[in-house]
Amino acid sequence: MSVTLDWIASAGGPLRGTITVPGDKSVSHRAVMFAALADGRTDIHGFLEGEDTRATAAIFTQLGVRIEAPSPSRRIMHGVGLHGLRAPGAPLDCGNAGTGMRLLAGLLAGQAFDSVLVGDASLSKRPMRRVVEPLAAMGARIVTSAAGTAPLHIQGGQRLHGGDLVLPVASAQLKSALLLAGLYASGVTRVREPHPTRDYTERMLKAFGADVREVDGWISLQPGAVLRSPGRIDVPADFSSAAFFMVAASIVPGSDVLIEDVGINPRRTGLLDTLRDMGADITVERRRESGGEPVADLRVRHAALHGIDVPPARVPDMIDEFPALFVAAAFARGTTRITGAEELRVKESDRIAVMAKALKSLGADIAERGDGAVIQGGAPLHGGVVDSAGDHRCAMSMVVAAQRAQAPVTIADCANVATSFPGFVELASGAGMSIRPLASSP
Ligand SMILES: O=C(O)C1=C[C@@H](OP(=O)(O)O)[C@@H](O)[C@H](O)C1
Ligand SMILES: C=C(OP(=O)(O)O)C(=O)O
Repeated sequence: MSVTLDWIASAGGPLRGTITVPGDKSVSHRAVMFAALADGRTDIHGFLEGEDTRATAAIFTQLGVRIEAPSPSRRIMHGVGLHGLRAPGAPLDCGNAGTGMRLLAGLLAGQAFDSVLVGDASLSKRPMRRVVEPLAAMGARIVTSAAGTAPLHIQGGQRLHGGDLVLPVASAQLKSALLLAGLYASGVTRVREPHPTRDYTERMLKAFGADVREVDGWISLQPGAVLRSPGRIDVPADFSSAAFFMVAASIVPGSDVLIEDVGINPRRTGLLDTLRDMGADITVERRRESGGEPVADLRVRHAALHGIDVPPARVPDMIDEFPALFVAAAFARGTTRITGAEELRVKESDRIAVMAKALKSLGADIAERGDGAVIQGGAPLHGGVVDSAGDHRCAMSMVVAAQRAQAPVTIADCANVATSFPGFVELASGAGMSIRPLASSP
């Protein structure tokens, strides 16, 4: 079913009070996957009730795993063990989720049965050869479309083997797919990435008892692991969802907001460093550990921002935060240069093109580059109509931009915000942003 949903957002704020954003998307996908493959019962708290992660859970139901949902954001998984999944009777629908599809490609490549992974229109355009080719080097058989995209036809019953795999792009999804396939491979699976990326798969594999190590830049998984449930997984609040409030509070005068229980894994917090380099007033309070992950409360107060050159080495640590950073840069004094971020062009949309077009149409001074953009901040933004291109992060970033615009901004095609951030409109307006749904039509 295709539903269009437009929002109207306008000058709002200041942002005030204490908020909690939903659970981490990356951790929620992985919690369901590893708990399904483990022996025993896993009680997941803080699960993201987003469309992406619910699609992953629904896939494991199709694969024969019993999943209880006793209350919102809670899942009780009855693991079936590494070899206990059942052949699905129909294609497995990952929805909008690149993470779901790429990780499942690795996991399903090791099964005894065939399967087919499909996705929505956006996911069906995203590159899958990057995961299929290294999996083929491990002995997997996966057929893509002629364009190298989904549907992915995965032929089961292959004898997978480990080996040394060097990834061409810094991608936690690729690394994770290979480690998941490695659970079914003979020999040691060793993965090397061009730059470290989020390490939730490695951490979770260890929590489930697998032997994963990092030595000299190689992440290695020993063969023959048996996954055992740790009993409970606590999912931290998603830093990427907190990012919209961090930028909004930074740019709207008078703001002072506390965002609670946010996951601050260092491979995720590049935007925190970047905003601070731009002069933002963000303090990290009550640092602690929860479920093996560092979490903290983030207090964000309005501050005058200035432009910077974003270090390209920081790109993987803030890969999903660039749409929000474009907005911060548009309101910062001086020039912000983004380089080394060509991966943004193959996300749910071409995020460089979509953000540059939208902000330019509101009056911002942005020059697009192949691998980023040059943004001259400080031009006042007027109102208008912008298109999120069905990309949740672009839609929410445009809402943030509207909080400092001189007239209302209509944002088209926002339904996909539910993939990662259910309840965004209510939470954002409760914190002081001005936003409301405009129309919904089938
Ligand atoms: O592994 C993950 O959970 C993710 C990895 C990143 O993608 P890439 O691996 O393509 O960089 C990120 O953009 C995505 O939102 C989630
Ligand atoms: C890129 C994203 O997710 P995925 O790759 O899982 O679709 C995202 O959430 O910004």
